[in-house]
Amino acid sequence: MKTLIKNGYIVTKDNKLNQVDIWLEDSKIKAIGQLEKEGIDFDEVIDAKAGLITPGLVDVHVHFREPGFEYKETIETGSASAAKGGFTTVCAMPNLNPVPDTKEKLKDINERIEKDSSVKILQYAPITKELNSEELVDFKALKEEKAFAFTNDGVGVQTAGVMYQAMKEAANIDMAIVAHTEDESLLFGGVMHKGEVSEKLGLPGIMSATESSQIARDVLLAKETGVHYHVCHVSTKESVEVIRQAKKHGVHVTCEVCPHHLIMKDTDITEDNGRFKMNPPLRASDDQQALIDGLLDGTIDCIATDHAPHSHEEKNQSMLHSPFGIIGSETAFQLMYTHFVKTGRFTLEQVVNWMTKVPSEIFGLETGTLNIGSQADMAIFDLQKQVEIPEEFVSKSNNTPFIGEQVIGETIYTFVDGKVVWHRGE
Ligand SMILES: NC(=O)N[C@@H](CC(=O)O)C(=O)O
Ligand SMILES: [Zn+2]
Ligand SMILES: [Zn+2]
Repeated sequence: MKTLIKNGYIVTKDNKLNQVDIWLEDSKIKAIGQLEKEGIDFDEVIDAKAGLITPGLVDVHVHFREPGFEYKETIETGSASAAKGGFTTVCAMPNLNPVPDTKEKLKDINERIEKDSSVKILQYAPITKELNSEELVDFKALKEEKAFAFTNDGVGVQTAGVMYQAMKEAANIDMAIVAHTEDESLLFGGVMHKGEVSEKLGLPGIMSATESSQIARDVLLAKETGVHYHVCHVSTKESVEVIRQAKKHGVHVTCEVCPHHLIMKDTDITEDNGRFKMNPPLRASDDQQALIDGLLDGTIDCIATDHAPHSHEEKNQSMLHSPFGIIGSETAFQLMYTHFVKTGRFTLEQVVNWMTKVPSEIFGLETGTLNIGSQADMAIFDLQKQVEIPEEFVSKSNNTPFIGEQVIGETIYTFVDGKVVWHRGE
């Protein structure tokens, strides 16, 4: 089957927009250029409507809740939500029930993925059994069952000794340790960033050191073990500085930042409502600036959503009782485009790279670029039309503080292996 995508634009290395057509054949990209006028006989022609064609977005941090919490999300709805956002490869966290801490349990998830997913899902395995910082999993066995990397996301690894052993095991088999960094002994029941706003709302605060002190511990252990250590959802200026220094000292450390931490800060929390509650919390404006600077100077490698669906009942209550987490797959690109590209703070090329090429490179994935001969994983975005973030999502959940915001950058098409997995209704 020969498909022509005509009338699209790609962003070049020097941030220019180039009009191109793309020829897809047998799930791969066959050619990129001025193809429409060549008189080739295509089976199908798709009009990109002068939209931006990017490599399929890559998200190394999502929660799809299956098995165990299917009322929040499933592999089917989570992958459809990712497809709507332009994502073609997503890496799913293991805070599930049961936790995929054995080969059998991981195999069960991989079979569900095979059956139900519309995008490529790479499943993480946990670092410890039941995510409880005690007994390590069998790293080799889980690697054999296609674990993407090892992480206890949702909780930090609480003891240095366990983290050290885990890093040694992972380094031995050339796999990454991906860390949600949170020292629970420094949590003191906090539900939002500790500062003036938490005081005003009378809510217990989470200090920045709860996150950054564990990163400091871990980069030293990563140096000791030589492991690839990736930090999830970096949120504080101290974390950025620790990672910057670690990189200078040759530690193999990479990290991600979430759109919500780049866009919002604790002063945007106008009331005690669970929709503003996520882990790590929205921080102060100097933290936000440090995250932006960190991306620009390469300390922060990539953007990931931490798509964390929860039900309306769970989120529609005080921050004291609501679970942590907001969804992100369907809004990530348009929020980044609207807040940073339209305002001239990041170039389009930077944002696209941080959501495609860089996450692929740091984890050695063969995705994230539009190359002739590579699998046709792509997205097309409408950069002209302004839309309002709706209350209804393709995701089962709608827990995001961005509902009602006007954004630009709607997904027109998403392709996985040359097949349309999302198409905007006209
Ligand atoms: N980010 C969150 O606030 N919540 C995540 C867990 C996590 O990413 O730490 C979840 O699983 O709901
Ligand atoms: Zn986390
Ligand atoms: Zn997470």
